[in-house]
Amino acid sequence: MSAATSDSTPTTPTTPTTDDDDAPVDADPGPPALTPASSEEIPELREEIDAIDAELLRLIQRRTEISQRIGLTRMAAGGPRIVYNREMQVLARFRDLGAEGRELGMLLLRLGRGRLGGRR
Ligand SMILES: O=C(O)C(=O)C[C@]1(C(=O)O)C=C[C@@H](O)C=C1
Repeated sequence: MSAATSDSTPTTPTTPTTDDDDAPVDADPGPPALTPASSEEIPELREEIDAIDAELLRLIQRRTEISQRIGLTRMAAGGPRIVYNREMQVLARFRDLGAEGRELGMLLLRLGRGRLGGRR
């Protein structure tokens, strides 16, 4: 019996796909591999770190102010000091940074709670 006979049921051709490899097409390639800096680059890289730290400080101060204002508003209305599910959302953002990311998120939340938090 031959599949090439004229009365055989035609088979549906397999549509070629480009994404049937083992690796998913949208696989996260992860962080780029780090290469060491040359000693000549270090002063410039440190300048960049200094600028980043200054910006982080400004943003953290702004975040703290906003968070404390929200807390004051909530507590003035007789609400809770802490909104647990909101804090879980905040901490989830830092998950990519691992255990230290969680600590960083916790520190931001503690700053925001300020004296309202009572555990400082
Ligand atoms: O989003 C709020 O409701 C806040 O009070 C801000 C904030 C925060 O710093 O992100 C602070 C305390 C709450 O427990 C939850 C979140």
